[in-house]
Amino acid sequence: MTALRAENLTILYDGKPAVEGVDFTIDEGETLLLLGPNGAGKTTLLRTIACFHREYRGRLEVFGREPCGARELIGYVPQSSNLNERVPLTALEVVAMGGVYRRGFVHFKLPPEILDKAREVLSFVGLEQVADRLFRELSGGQKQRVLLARALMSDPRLLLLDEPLSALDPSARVEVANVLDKIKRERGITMVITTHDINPLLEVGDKVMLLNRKLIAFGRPEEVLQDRVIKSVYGPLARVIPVEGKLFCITGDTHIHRHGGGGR
Ligand SMILES: Nc1ncnc2c1ncn2[C@@H]1O[C@H](COP(=O)(O)OP(=O)(O)OP(=O)(O)O)[C@@H](O)[C@H]1O
Repeated sequence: MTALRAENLTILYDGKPAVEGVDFTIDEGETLLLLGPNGAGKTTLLRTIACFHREYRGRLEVFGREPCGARELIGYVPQSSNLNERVPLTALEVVAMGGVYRRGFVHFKLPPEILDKAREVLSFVGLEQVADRLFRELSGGQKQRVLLARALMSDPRLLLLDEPLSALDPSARVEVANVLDKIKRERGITMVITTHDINPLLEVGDKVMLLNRKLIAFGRPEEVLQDRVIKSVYGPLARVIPVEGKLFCITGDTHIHRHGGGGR
C-alpha cells in the first residue's frame, strides 16, 4: 500500500512558497530520509504531512487520505521537545502521556493499562531500567528514545521524526539509529526522518529525498547520494565516499539548531 503520495506539492507561508513542486511516493513500511541544508523546507514538509501546517497546493495523501483525515495514524516526534522539564515527570510518565492524550483526556492518575503499555514500550526501546528516573536527568540519547517510546504509544502507522539525532554525541546517535532500525524491522512502521547528517541513518533508509526548497533528488540512497547531486546543493567540497561497501556522505553542513517557536 502507498503510505505517502505527493503530486506537484507546493507548501506556503502567508501565500509565499517555502517548498515548491514536490512529487514522491513512499510505500508502507519504507523509511524516507529527508536531507537538506538549513531552511530547505524539511520541517515544513514534515509538519504539513502531520497536519500541523495546512497551507499547501497540489496533492498530499497519507494512506490515501488528506493529512488532516489521517491524524490518528501518525506519530510525531518534534525537533525540540515541548516537554516542560521543570515538571518532575519520570520517564515512564512521559511515555504514558503518549497514550492518554490520544484518548482525549488527561488524568493526574494514569490508568494501569496505560502504564503497563508504557512499560512495554520503554522496554522495546531498551530503557526499562530508567522507568522511574526523572526525564530531565536522562542523557540526550535516552531522552530521545523516551520520546520515540511516547510516539509509539498510539500504535502509529506513520512516524514522523524531526532531527532525531541532532545535539547528540556520536555514540548516542548510533544508539538512537539502532532503535529506529528496530522500529522498522519489528513493527514495520513507515517513517519519515529529517536530518542534516545522513550517515548514521543510511542503514535504515529505503529512500532519500534531497530538498532545497525544491526537490533536488529522490530515490534509493545510492541513486541520490552521488557526488554531482550532493555538490549541486552543498558546493564543490561536498563528496560521497564508499567506505567498506557503504556510502559516506560529506556535506560540510553543520546544523544551526534553532530553539523555541511552538514546537518547531
Ligand atoms: N512559521 C513560519 N512562518 C513563515 N515562514 C516559515 C515558518 N516556518 C518556516 N518558515 C520558512 O520556511 C522555509 C523552510 O524552513 P524549514 O524550517 O522548513 O526548513 P528546514 O529544512 O527544516 O531547516 P532546518 O534544518 O534549519 O530546521 C524557511 O525559509 C523558513 O524561514
